[in-house]
Amino acid sequence: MPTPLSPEAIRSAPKVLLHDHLDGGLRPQTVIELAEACGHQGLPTTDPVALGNWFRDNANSGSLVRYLEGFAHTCGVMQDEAALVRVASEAAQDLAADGVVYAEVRYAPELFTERGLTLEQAVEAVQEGFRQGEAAAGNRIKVGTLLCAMRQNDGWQRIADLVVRYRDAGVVGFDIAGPELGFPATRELPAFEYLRQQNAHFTIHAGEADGAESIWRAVQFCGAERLGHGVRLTEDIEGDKVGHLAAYVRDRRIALEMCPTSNVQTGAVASLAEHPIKRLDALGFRVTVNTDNRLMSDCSMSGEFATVVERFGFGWDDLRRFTVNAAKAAFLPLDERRALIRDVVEPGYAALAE
Ligand SMILES: O=c1[nH]cnc2c1ncn2[C@@H]1O[C@H](CO)[C@@H](O)[C@H]1O
Ligand SMILES: [Zn+2]
Repeated sequence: MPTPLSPEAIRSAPKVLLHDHLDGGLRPQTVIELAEACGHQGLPTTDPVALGNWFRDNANSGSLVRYLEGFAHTCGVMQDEAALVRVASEAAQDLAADGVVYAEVRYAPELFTERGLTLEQAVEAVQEGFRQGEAAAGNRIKVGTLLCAMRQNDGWQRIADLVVRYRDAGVVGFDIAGPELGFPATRELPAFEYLRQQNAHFTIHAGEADGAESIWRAVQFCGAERLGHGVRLTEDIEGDKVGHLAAYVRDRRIALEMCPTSNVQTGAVASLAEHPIKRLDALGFRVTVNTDNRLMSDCSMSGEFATVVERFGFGWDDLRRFTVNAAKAAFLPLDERRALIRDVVEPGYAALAE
């Protein structure tokens, strides 16, 4: 008899998370304590429950640009090494407690330099925090880091340089984040050419606040190996007729890092019911399920799984497939991806589904 798909059973299942923002996943209580310690002004409230609700309501705007405004308060308290170590350590522990066995957590180092930290100090503090959190966590977890450049800012090459410099210290790849519309990924194409020449990995947020053309730029000009969200790839699909771009994405096994709750909040999809995850999965795309911002979306990895189970009727076999998809698309060496699937993911789901 399969184990019922209860929230506790989903939490116990081994999960792989590819798209989670460090500055979008703080505990509300931590935001309050760090704001107090560093003198960050303007938090809307100092009650943790009310603050959590404020972040969620603010993010529920239907617009990516409005959604991103809440990050002023999280980045505002992440401006010294002690704060970065704490936030990273808590993120690793919270993900482990939720049954995430491997996570790639991303952030933009340039957002942590307002009070004098260098980019290198920011990266090293976050790495220290992840190592501490992995060691302190009750369950086994491994955290890899993705460094983001911000689409609206210049200087992507500096961040690409950091990815290469810290590749043997746990930084596994690069991304661009921030407002998509009006800031094409091709704006600083040489950064991506450099990363490819360095044999480095990258994903790109695309197809969230802009359409298929943005995905086309990310894939065919920049060379993205995965797509953050990618929901608007559906503009290139009619029924089961898959256009040339979508066919390329599917044929090359370019993973779609879908974030159901966030995608509704930012207006990338009109409603959960209209989210294309089930359709794209059925068409054979490499679909994965992710959190994006656990604070702003008031969500967790097991909660996102429960949400799509409830909405679309997915079962254990589907959750296993999403997890294997994520493990295959992880920016880890092949032997580690194989071991993760063979030793952790497959036995975990087999025990739940039998
Ligand atoms: O869904 C998203 N789309 C685009 N950018 C995002 C999203 N979520 C967060 N960020 C942006 O990424 C930065 C680095 O972590 C965050 O500060 C936020 O501005
Ligand atoms: Zn994101």
